[in-house]
Amino acid sequence: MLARHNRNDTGERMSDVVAEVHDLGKVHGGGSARVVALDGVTAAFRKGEFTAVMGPSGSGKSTLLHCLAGLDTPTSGAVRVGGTDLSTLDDDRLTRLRRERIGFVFQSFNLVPTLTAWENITLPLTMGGVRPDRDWVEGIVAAVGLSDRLHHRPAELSGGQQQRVACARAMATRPDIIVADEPTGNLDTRSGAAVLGLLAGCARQWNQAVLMVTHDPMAAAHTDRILFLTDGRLADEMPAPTADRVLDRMRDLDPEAAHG
Ligand SMILES: Nc1ncnc2c1ncn2[C@@H]1O[C@H](COP(=O)(O)OP(=O)(O)OP(=O)(O)O)[C@@H](O)[C@H]1O
Repeated sequence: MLARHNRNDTGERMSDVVAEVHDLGKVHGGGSARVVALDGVTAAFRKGEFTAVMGPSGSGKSTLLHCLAGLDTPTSGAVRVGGTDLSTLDDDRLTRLRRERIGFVFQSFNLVPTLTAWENITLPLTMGGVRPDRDWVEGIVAAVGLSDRLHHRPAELSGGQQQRVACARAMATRPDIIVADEPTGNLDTRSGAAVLGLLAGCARQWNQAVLMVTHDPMAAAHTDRILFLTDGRLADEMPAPTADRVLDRMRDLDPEAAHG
């Protein structure tokens, strides 16, 4: 475990850090197909903080999120979640850590089509052999506004409702960190705003760390800070973002896209 009240080089309180990457590198492929996706990224993610990761296409955003969440293996550097270095875990322990400590929300919802909304939400618990804490799960269901949809299967739900089921599933185990890869990418503005409100609530009400990859300056404006990646490196960090400032920064980082 990270020591309570220990302070790192910059003096911040390490006790609030729930996940961190240190000098992270990731190379995909080899020979002429070799791609450096991440090149020395260091960042910490704290309780109660909603962080966006932005940057041009191919800058390494999804790779960062996947390495942090133990879905991909770094080539160099370290990933720690709850103080545990992921490289020290065998497959079983890594699977358990992912299930218990990390919640996932993907652009394409990734719900099990044959299960009802309730069964999808409680799946991380039932797979871990844990009986759902009914009060907690019902509280989540009420927060995401799905109480009257619990017996529906994903095909009987709108995209926005499916993503809210996915958010509730991500929250079911009370994870330390929720990672979301373009969670509003397939949603209309209204449904997207509802999902962003839920993710912000995870940070502000439930004190979880939330990390979201997005291309959308409006979505990023819901967060507490933005990490900007270019060419696999951390190019900038913006606290308390607004959509206008994000747009300006993105134009600076990716002038081609701005003119394209
Ligand atoms: N499995 C893989 N095999 C080979 N190259 C990969 C693989 N995954 C990602 N890459 C490459 O690594 C680089 C970073 O990809 P990544 O998906 O992390 O970027 P991104 O910033 O999330 O992009 P986008 O905004 O387009 O989703 C890209 O050049 C990509 O083509």
